[in-house]
Amino acid sequence: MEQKYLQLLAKEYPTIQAACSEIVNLNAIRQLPKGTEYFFSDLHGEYEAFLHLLKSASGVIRAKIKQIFDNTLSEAEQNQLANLIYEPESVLNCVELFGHHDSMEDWKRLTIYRLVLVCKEVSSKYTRSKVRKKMPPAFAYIIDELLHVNYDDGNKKVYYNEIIRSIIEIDGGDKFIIALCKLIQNLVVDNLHIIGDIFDRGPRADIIMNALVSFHDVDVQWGNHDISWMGAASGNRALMANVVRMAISYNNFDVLEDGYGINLRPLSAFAAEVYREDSCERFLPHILDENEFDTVDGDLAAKMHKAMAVIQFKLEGQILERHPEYRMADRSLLKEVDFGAGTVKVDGQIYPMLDTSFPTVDPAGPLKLSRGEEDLMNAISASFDHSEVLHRHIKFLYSHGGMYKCANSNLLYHGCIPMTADGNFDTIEFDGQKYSGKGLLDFLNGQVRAAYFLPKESPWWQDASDFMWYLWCGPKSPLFGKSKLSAFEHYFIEDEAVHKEILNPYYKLSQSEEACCRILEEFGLDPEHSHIINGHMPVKIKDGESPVKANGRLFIIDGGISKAYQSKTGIAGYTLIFNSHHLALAEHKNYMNQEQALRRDTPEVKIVERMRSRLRVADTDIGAALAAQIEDLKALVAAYKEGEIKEKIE
Ligand SMILES: O=P(O)(O)OC[C@H]1O[C@](O)(COP(=O)(O)O)[C@@H](O)[C@@H]1O
Ligand SMILES: [Mn+2]
Repeated sequence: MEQKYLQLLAKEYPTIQAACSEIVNLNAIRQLPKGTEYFFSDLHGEYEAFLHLLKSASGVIRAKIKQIFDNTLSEAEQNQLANLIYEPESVLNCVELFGHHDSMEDWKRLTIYRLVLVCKEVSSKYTRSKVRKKMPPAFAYIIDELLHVNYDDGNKKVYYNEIIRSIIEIDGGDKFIIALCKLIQNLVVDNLHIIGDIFDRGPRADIIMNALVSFHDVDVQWGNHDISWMGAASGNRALMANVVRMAISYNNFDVLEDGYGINLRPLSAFAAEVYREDSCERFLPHILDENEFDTVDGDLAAKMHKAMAVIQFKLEGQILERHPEYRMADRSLLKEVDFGAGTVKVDGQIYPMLDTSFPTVDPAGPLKLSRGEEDLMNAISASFDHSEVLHRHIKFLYSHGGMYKCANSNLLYHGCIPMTADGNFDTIEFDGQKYSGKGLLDFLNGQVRAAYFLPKESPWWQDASDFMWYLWCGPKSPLFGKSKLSAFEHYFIEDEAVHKEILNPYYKLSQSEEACCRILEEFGLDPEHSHIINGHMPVKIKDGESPVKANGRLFIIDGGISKAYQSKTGIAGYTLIFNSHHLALAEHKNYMNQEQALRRDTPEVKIVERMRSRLRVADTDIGAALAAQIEDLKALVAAYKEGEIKEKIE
């Protein structure tokens, strides 16, 4: 086996010389400082805020500019340079329109010079070859030259001035400026981790997904909302109803129609007809964002919302009939409604209902879809099936995602590791086999993949697809972590006590360092130097809550990028930044207008842990992989020397 492997390796490194220079190269890379990782969670469709955080590296680019130019540029000039880096195309357009044309060339020359300085700073910790690979090929040679120039060397000065002059002469220099800005953006964020919940509540998750798909290095830990979309795309109709219902409830028509091409015409026709006498006032959407392309009036939206909710409750009831093993029969609430009395029984208690109009429900068989509902779901299901963009995004979530990830001594997952009140890992049983802790998450990874990739004719597909719904809202789902999802209660019952969703014991237990250490060990990480990073629970800063828990072992970074949650948290989200020096939390402020938006670039940055010495690539997962490659190459050199493998000298 080893001989075979070495033979293969010999194809890439045909001589001792070639293998040895790669060893030198890999050793050198291991000595470089570790790249900077960025962690975000709970983006919830807020594409404007997220794209800005990504382009500005959550304030890090602005901070670098300050560091380089504080003595030479005014605050306003520093802001302008930062804005140019974030939005080069639109800033250049404004400059062309409003700038003084006779001084334009000077402005561009100066700008290129400043951008090169920023680029030098942000590329300093990478190898020349890594930086070069990130450059657009057309400009790679020139940028490389400019980055490595000593501007005090008089001999070269003329040469470099000439390069810049001719760049500007050829096409005005715009393309070059744009290339430099994008390179800076790209270099500042080495990897991106998204700890779940890209979808729902905010306007355009599809735009966020497009940005992630084209990002150079990103992984996603699935959140309950992502799973719900993945399940919908896999063909689960209850989840299709769920995502459509949630989108309508936040007035997010654009993501459905313009983003994913889900045709809502059958739904609007159905709802307008079936609920024409019903004001559906419990179903008026929250309006946080206006739709650009598809504006639907509030009354009709409420009818569509209710139509979808009723279908969802029926389809969920059907899943529960198929799966007594979920032990959620009490969640089939349509079956608990007394349609004559207008009441519903929840947890053994009878409550009056706030809305008793159910024109499509047959009290004798409340879970059965009416003929119209059946036709409607056929149409919606065809839209989900046929959406090319949706499937591109979902496949990306599969290829770049998972239930959890261990990355450089951090354990990332969205919700929780299900636990029992006495502090043990809770178990879920499948086919007589019990799973808990890491084993459970590994097993679920396979189930999630089965739901999408098994053909629908497979005898296992239905169960796998139903299980996606369990992961969305089941009491032992690591993505959900709550006793129940009380959407039904919110719509129909006034008494708030029955709305309460009880958190999995994990959330209390994980406040203690001891429990976090146990979880880290379960996942094979050294508890002394590792952290857990979660999303899912909005951290209510304004009530004095902290995102740093368990003596610094656990970070919960759902700070409310989602507008719907900013009034709860009091801020507009967190970015966790892990560079070679420290782990830091950038706390973003709410911004309501353009002027305030500028302040997004100066988040409050709190260093939460300083590294004892500067971390190098050698200290990371990639460093470990490089060390293994070095060992392999050494074995190859030995095989060459001992004549086991012959060098191929041309
Ligand atoms: O506030 P909304 O959007 O109506 O949704 C409330 C529901 O969302 C949930 O919080 C789940 O969403 P999160 O994963 O974003 O917390 C449920 O627990 C809750 O019932
Ligand atoms: Mn969540």
